[in-house]
This record gives sequence, C-alpha cells and structure tokens, in this order.
Amino acid sequence: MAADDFFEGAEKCIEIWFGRQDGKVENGDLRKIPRETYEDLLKAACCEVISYTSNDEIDAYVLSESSMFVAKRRFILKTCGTTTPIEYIKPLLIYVYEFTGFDEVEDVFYSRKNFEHPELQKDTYRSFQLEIQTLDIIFKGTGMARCMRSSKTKDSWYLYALHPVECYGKEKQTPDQTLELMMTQLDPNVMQIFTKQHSANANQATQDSGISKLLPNMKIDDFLFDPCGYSMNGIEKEGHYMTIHITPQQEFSYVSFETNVPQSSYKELVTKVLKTFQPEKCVITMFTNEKSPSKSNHKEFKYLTELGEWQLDSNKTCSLKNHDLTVSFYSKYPS
Ligand SMILES: C[S@+](CC[C@H](N)C(=O)[O-])C[C@H]1O[C@@H](n2cnc3c(N)ncnc32)[C@H](O)[C@@H]1O
Repeated sequence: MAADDFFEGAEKCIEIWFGRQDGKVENGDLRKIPRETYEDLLKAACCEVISYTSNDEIDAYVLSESSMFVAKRRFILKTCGTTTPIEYIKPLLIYVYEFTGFDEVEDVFYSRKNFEHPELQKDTYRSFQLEIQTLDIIFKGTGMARCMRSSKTKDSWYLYALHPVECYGKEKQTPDQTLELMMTQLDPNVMQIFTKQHSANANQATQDSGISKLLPNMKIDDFLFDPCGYSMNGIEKEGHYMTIHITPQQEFSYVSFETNVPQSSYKELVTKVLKTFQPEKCVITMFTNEKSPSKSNHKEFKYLTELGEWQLDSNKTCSLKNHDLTVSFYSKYPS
C-alpha cells in the first residue's frame, strides 16, 4: 500500500515533432501559438505553469508537475504525479494546425519508467496498453511499442513511437539527441538539500547540490517546493536544454535528469549526474539520429559495464525509424 503522502516521481514524457507536407519546415513555428494558450491547455493535463524562461530558440516552462518545452518544430511535455498529459495532445493539434504553419505530425514519442503505484494513476495511465491504444486513436496510426526490462531489478521502461508520415528525407534531418537518467532510492543526505528545511531557496539547492556544475553556461530557472521537492529547467543556444526534477522523500525518492546537449561521449556527464545524486538504481536512455554528434554513444554504452560505483545490470540497443536508442539499467555496487 502507498504511504499517505506518496508522490509518483516518474514522469510521462511526450515529444512531438511537426512538419509540412510541402517540406518547407522553415515556414512553421510552434511558438506562434500564444503562451497563454499553452498554459490554458495544461488544465487538460491536470497541472499548471509555475515559472517560465526563454531564449531565441526555445520556451521553457517549469510546471507544478515537471516541465514543458516549446521550440520551432519540437514540443515536449513531461509530467509526473497523477497528471494526464495525453489529454493535452488533441487540443494541441487543433491549435498547431490553425496557428503555426505546420500541417503534419512527423514523429511522436511517449515514454515512461514503470510506476511505483500504477493503481493510483487515473484511468488510461494504469496500463501501458491503454496508453498505446489512446495514442493510436489520437494520431490515427499504429505506433511501435516496446517494454525494456532490467535483468536484475523490477525496473522497466516503456516506449511508444509513431512516425505517421514519410518525412522529407534524412539528408535534411537536423542533429537530434536526448539523454535521460531516471534514478531511484537516492542518498538521503543529498535529498535533504531539496527541502525548505535545508535550502532557503531554489538557487541555494542548485548550488549546494552541484546541479549548477553539471552543464555550465545554462540559463537556469529553478523552483523549490514547500516543504520539499525541486524542479529546474536550463536552456542555452541552439535550443539545447536540461531539466531536473526531484522527489526527495526517502520512502519513494526519485530524480530525473534530461538533456539534448550533444556530446560525443556522455560517459563523463552521466557519471557526474550519478555522483551528484547517488541513486541505488538508474535507468539511462539515449536517443540519437543519423546526424547527431552523439551517435557513437550507443557503441560506447553497449560495453560500459561500470560507471564509477554503478554496475550495468543489462542494456539493449534498437533502431527506430529515424533514431537509434539504447536503454541501460545500472545499480550501485553493494557497499
Ligand atoms: C514537482 S516535484 C518533481 C517531480 C519529478 N517528476 C520528480 O523527478 O520527482 C515533486 C516533488 O515536489 C513535492 N511537492 C510539493 N508541493 C507540490 C505541488 N504543489 N505539486 C507537486 N509536487 C509538490 C512532491 O511531494 C515531490 O516531492
């Protein structure tokens, strides 16, 4: 049974890329939809905006439950707790077709880690099968669905991917990569930083924890919840972002880290993130397309049996239509 104050840290992540039937994607921009509309639509997902920052390439929203990013062609909604982000999609598509110059969906990704308490989720989100069915109806297609499981722990990670149209050819692709770490059973000494008892404000938590040093030069927008909990978005040039969300309560601690910053090797960054948060278990996912400077990471991570104090349980690499994907499960060595 779940504790009375239980909070499901694991996020449901939606990423949608938009295009145009005539291939002239430069004529579209998701940011033509007014900011108030993006905010208003969040009611359907059962969350709200608590902070906002932007630069020329990307708008970043910190939400009551995680984050939303809007760039020229890419929309990301990442929400935790008992939120309902799939309900956001239908109204979003109506506004996209009306206001942005885009007339088709090119890529859809929906992913999440297994929930600690699926029975506490609302309707659709109690089973991945139902999530898949709902997404297929919305996008009028049949998406590819996978479940990757750790060979040693109960951790698993689910992915739904759909590419409804033939897009305009790989030669016109822009580099794209996403690295995500989903960490559980974190060190309580680190987690206490993300409480009001320890930190006077979000900036203090960002500095004291070492988050500010993970990917320097980011414009950071951070938020410390009362009495505990932390969320941050960081943005920089070329639409690069990082986002971290922390549920520090010891009984169900959870931290996620995500970035699209390209690196030819993610080994150092991943090790830095693990050392910063000290999880017992971690799921790492890496997506790269053909143009990405990060694509050699799949080979490197395939044989990376150790990352500092963390040992590989199992991993798997697979090819999607436009991306390669590696999913790895790590656990801390017994001390
Ligand atoms: C929104 S944050 C980060 C969630 C994120 N997905 C994660 O990685 O855990 C969730 C943490 O903030 C706390 N919290 C405090 N007030 C909250 C609120 N009004 N809405 C959501 N979470 C709140 C929760 O108890 C939890 O520890």
